[in-house]
Amino acid sequence: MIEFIKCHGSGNDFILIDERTHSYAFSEQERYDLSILLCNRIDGIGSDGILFVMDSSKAEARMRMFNSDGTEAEMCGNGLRCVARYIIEETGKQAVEVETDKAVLAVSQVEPIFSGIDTFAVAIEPVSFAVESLPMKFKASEAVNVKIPELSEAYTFTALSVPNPHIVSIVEDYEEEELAAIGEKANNLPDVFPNGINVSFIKRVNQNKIFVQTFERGVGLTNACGTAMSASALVSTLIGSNQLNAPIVVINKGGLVNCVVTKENGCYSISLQGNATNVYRATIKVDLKELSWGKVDSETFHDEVDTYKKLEDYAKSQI
Ligand SMILES: N[C@H](CCC[C@H](N)C(=O)O)C(=O)O
Repeated sequence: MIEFIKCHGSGNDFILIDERTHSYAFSEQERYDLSILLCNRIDGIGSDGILFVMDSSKAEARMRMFNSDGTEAEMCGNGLRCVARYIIEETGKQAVEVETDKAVLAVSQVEPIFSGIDTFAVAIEPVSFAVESLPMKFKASEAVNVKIPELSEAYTFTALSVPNPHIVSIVEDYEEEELAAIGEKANNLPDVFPNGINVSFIKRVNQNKIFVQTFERGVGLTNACGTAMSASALVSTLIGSNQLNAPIVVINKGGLVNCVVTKENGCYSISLQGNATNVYRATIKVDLKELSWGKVDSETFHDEVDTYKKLEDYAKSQI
């Protein structure tokens, strides 16, 4: 039996499995198999990824994030907000730390971003513009506002790791199919992006307000990508005219978040602030030999779902 919470950050949805309170102790192969089996939107639960909450010797808890294609990511901003909420509600602490693949990150509950929406802030860091940090094979040590001919003759991109790998482009207008095509191409270019890449388009809405859509490594087009929105907010202060140290509203297809970009001693950090909505909890039985599953029981959190819809509708009205 596996118990989980189906949750989302800005419509980027996850299956949250707490390994600490259950004796799951999944093997690496089982984590891969669970991601493929359960994230499948046709005959699985349907999700952009799985968040495994585990014990940590360095922080209150540890988060491991697997994409729907079974690959593990260094970081997941929307997912970390969901884990932050889970740990904050469990401990009663307003602020804790969560161990992720590359860093122990500060997370906390903050003022609601919208009426009735419990809101959580997570630190998105370390940030690096060194192409080797993605990794990305390029003719220079950084790729800021540059053409990547293998991808597109039309757009310029900025590459950064937060710490998962991103390229972002500020565009006037675009077709979703274009973003998907560039995303597919970029994730089939091992000579340029050996570990794959998240690809985002940024549209300027207003001062300190942008719209971001992302083709996610290991998933495809999603409603939102927290690390991508954070990376995009940062780039919008570099190449665009948005300000550091002030909330940048990032609208996405699944809602909106605030990103506050700071720079201290030459190092950037982004505070990603937004919802962490629990949609339902469920217990399923899973046969990892047969790679099959079946529902045992579930409970939907209707009030949360209804309240979030109001934020989603508001976000849509902002673009
Ligand atoms: N697809 C991403 C991981 C999930 C990131 C995204 N869901 C977020 O909220 O940051 C990657 O492979 O780097």
